[in-house]
Amino acid sequence: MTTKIKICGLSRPEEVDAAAQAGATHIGLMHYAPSKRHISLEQAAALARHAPLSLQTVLVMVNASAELTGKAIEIVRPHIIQFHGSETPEWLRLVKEKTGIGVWKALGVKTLEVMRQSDRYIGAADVLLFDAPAGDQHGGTGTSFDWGLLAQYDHKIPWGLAGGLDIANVADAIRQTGAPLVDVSSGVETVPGVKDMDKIAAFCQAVQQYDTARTDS
Ligand SMILES: O=C(O)c1ccccc1NCC(=O)[C@H](O)[C@H](O)COP(=O)(O)O
Repeated sequence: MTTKIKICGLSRPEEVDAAAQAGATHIGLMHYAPSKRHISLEQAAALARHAPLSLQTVLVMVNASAELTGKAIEIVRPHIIQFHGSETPEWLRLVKEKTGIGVWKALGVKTLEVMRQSDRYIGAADVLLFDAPAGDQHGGTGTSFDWGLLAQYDHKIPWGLAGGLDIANVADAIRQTGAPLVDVSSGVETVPGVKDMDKIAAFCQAVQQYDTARTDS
């Protein structure tokens, strides 16, 4: 099985190129003013246009108004929108119905109960992204959570793993959880908001080497 890889919080064309060359499948573009990775809708649109066809573009927003969400989708034209706040299944269904684009929901995981409650997104989210609980920051904190909660869960929606992943732990994270998609931001940065091209390459290589070893065994 080939693990999908999302590199999140990109802000420069050379970061997009590095993600594509390394074999990432998705790039995340943050439009959320309090984030250190926030970029304008115009910057996000330029990066989305720059991205080769091999990359799916994911616009990340947090509790945005209907007006801003509509405007953002119109300007950026992403393949997918990732909601990273307290957006409801009803809201996701509405966005899907109105725009037809892919809709992901991120959830901060503290307990198995959060995993169980994630079932309310059945028929609403195309993918659930399980991330570390991040309080007011919502995401991109570089911290991980108890992966055992994912391994114990009978997933009913396609899903991905985020939160504190890096070059050293990503293979183990996939082994422990069986994640079909991994998402990284802090783990491939020099400082918050600035991606490191070598780290992007090494992260993707760590995932690909794990996939190859798993196939061969
Ligand atoms: O990255 C941010 O600054 C951010 C802020 C608010 C909401 C979401 C945010 N990031 C979304 C992502 O998908 C991150 O990749 C994910 O939270 C994992 O981040 P990290 O632990 O830094 O790898």
